[in-house]
Amino acid sequence: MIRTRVKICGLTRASDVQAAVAAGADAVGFVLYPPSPRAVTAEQAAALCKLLPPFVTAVGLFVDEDPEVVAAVIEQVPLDLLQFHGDEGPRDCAGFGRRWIKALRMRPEIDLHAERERYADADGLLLDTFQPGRAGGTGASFDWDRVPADLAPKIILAGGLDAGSVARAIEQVRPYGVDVSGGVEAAKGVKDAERIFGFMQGVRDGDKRR
Ligand SMILES: O=C(O)c1ccccc1NCC(=O)[C@H](O)[C@H](O)COP(=O)(O)O
Repeated sequence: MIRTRVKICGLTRASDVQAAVAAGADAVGFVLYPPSPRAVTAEQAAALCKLLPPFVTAVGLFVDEDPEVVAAVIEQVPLDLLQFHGDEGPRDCAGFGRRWIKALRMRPEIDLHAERERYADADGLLLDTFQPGRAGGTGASFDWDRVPADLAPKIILAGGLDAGSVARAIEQVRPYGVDVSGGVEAAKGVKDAERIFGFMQGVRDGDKRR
């Protein structure tokens, strides 16, 4: 049976990292974008990374950040993967010698096949909801019918997922992975362990149907 991989994003607390690991998340995301209510500093992210066992991927998330800042964070935080969530071009993303994924916000006019070609060197493409003026973490979903079936194996599906919707999303899209932030929270940046475990159960239910 194919297992959909899971990233829990926007973690700010040690107890939430421990809950995500205990629930079986494959990756945890740290938002290094100060305007976000889920933002952590490099120091905080470094401390949270220390809680991760060897097979859980630490993802650092940036939005149109100054390359010198990204480089400084990489020096301080043992990130396994970089997630670029702004308008970064492929050369901006590849310039750090680390594995990286590109978030694509699902603008009405987006051409996903063209974007796949543009970001051909990405280790994954994360499809997220587009809301004008919002970089991400909207808590809203987009029309999953917009995800071309031939792209799905490289796609991490994000945007408004929660325990009640993730199984249906997996069954419909059959993505490589899913990503969630708001749908497992009690408040912005404060995850709820029960919702995390419920989300992971929803993923397992979806995998039975994909
Ligand atoms: O989570 C944020 O606050 C955020 C802010 C700015 C850029 C990106 C952000 N999050 C990136 C993620 O990968 C989220 O998990 C993704 O946008 C989905 O969020 P949600 O719809 O709340 O599940």
